[in-house]
This record gives sequence, C-alpha cells and structure tokens, in this order.
Amino acid sequence: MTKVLIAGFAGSMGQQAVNLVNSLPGFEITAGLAHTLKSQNPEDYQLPAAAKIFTNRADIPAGIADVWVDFTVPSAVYGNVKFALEHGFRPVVGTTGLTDEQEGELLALSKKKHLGGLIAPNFGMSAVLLMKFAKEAAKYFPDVEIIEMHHEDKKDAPSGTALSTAKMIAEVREPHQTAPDTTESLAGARGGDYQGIKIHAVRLPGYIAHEQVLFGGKGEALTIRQDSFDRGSFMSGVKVALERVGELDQLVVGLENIL
Ligand SMILES: NC(=O)C1=CN([C@@H]2O[C@H](COP(=O)(O)OP(=O)(O)OC[C@H]3O[C@@H](n4cnc5c(N)ncnc54)[C@H](O)[C@@H]3O)[C@@H](O)[C@H]2O)C=CC1
Ligand SMILES: O=C(O)C1=N[C@H](C(=O)O)C[C@H](O)C1
Repeated sequence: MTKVLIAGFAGSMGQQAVNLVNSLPGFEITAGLAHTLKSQNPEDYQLPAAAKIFTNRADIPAGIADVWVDFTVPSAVYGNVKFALEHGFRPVVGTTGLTDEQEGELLALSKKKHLGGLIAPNFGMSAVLLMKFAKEAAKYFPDVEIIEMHHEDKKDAPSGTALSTAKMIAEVREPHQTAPDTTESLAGARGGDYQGIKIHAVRLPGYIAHEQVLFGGKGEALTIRQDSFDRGSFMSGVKVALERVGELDQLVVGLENIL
C-alpha cells in the first residue's frame, strides 16, 4: 500500500486529489496538511477517519507517508517540497509559482537524497499537448504571444502553464521582441514579457483554466487553444504521477517527461 499525504487537501484541487486517491486501489491517504481549518475531523474533508491532519508542516513525522501531493499556494510550495525531500517523501507537485532557481535547488536536493518526484505546472492532457504543439509551431512561427484565462480566485499570474509554454517556445527560437517600438499609453497593455514572448493573464468569474497561443506569420496566423472546463480533468495526470513516482530517482519537471 502506498501511503499518501495531501498538502492543501481542503482546497479545490486538494479535494479532487482526495477523491482520486480514495478511489485508487493500492493507495491510501494517511495524512493531510492544511493552512487553517474549520473542522479537525478528517471525514469532513472526505479523508479516511484514520488520516492525521496537520496545520504545521514541522509537526509531520517522517514515515507517515511515501508520497507528498501538493496543491497549496505559491508562497508555500518551495518550503513544502524542500521539507518533503528532506524527510523522505516523494513529491508530486501541482502547485505553481516555483522560480527556476528554486526548482534547481530542489532538483539538486532530490539527487542528493536519491528521491524521485514530479513537478507539473499542468496535469491536464490538453495543456500538455498544447505546450508540445506550441514548441513545434514556434520553429516555423517565431512571433508568438500567449493569452491565459483563469478563474478569479487564482493567486498567481501568469499561470504556471503559460510560463512553461513560454519557456518551451524559448528553447526553439532566438530571443527577440515582436513590434519592439510600440509605446504603452496604458501601462501593462502589452502584457508580461518572457524573453520577448508576451503573456497576457485574464481573470474572470465563470472561467476555470484556458490558454491560447497565437502565432503570426506573413499573411497567415495559427492559434492553438486548450480549455480545462472541470478540475477533474487534471486527475488523470495526477494518477499517472502517483503510479510512476516510485520509479523516479530525482525530481522531474513536466508531466510530458513521464508519459
Ligand atoms: N498542476 C495542475 O494541473 C494544476 C495546478 N493548480 C495549482 O494548484 C494550486 C492550488 O490551486 P487550488 O486548489 O485551485 O487553490 P485553493 O485556494 O482552492 O487551495 C489551496 C489550499 O492550500 C491551502 N494552503 C494555503 N497555504 C498552505 C500551507 N502553507 N500549507 C498547506 N496548505 C496551505 C489553503 O488553505 C487551500 O485549502 C495553485 O498553485 C494552482 O495554480 C491548479 C489546478 C491544476
Ligand atoms: O490555478 C489554477 O486553476 C491552475 N493553475 C495551473 C497553472 O497555473 O498553470 C494549472 C491550470 O492552469 C489551472
């Protein structure tokens, strides 16, 4: 039986992860980490009655779980993953907001500890394919902008997926600005900038998670779009990660790298 701790179990994604792990043969939730809680009863969050709830990660004993699933907040994720690796938990991380430097440090720690794990900015198949297709398209259409659209409760901007898309595109094109002489008569109108790739973040009620990558060429354009209409759609990727994480001997970034 693989024992699983879920950090952020009371949140939107945490609850999806709880339902997934409860349904998987061979896996059981033994612990949960939360920030603040209305109830201390695990069953109020669909956790097994025997699961231990923690509100301070320093209280979590090594050995209580094999895998640390993290769907928390950008400000907590680095500390959580570091703690997990230092205490022998294999991290499966969906939380966004890790910097390249933080990812590098965590990768080095995972190698030192010989512990595998996965950091995936997006566990949805449509987003994984969008990033792959966008990287391919950028070889032929190097002028590109990204528009990501999310629900109004999202804490970070741009989304981890948009940033990841930009990084993958940047691998195959020369850094350059499209329309470098534009002046902004309203600050921010041209969006964020990753190596010359503009990223626009939309936050609106009714949306869940969506992304468009727009490529422009001479007399033609290409748009690649993905939509996540239901948070349940991310769980097929989390399931793969849970099943494969035991085979990894270091942190891997990107679901596409374990499929
Ligand atoms: N990789 C993926 O496929 C996906 C990733 N996400 C990311 O997952 C994260 C969580 O998203 P949601 O569930 O929508 O947010 P949410 O706000 O619904 O849930 C976050 C939970 O984390 C808890 N929390 C806050 N600080 C904490 C701490 N220090 N320790 C433990 N728990 C803490 C909060 O109390 C809350 O219950 C975000 O970074 C989001 O971008 C969201 C959807 C898909
Ligand atoms: O906060 C969200 O909702 C999502 N976060 C991830 C991101 O920042 O890319 C994945 C998906 O877009 C949903």
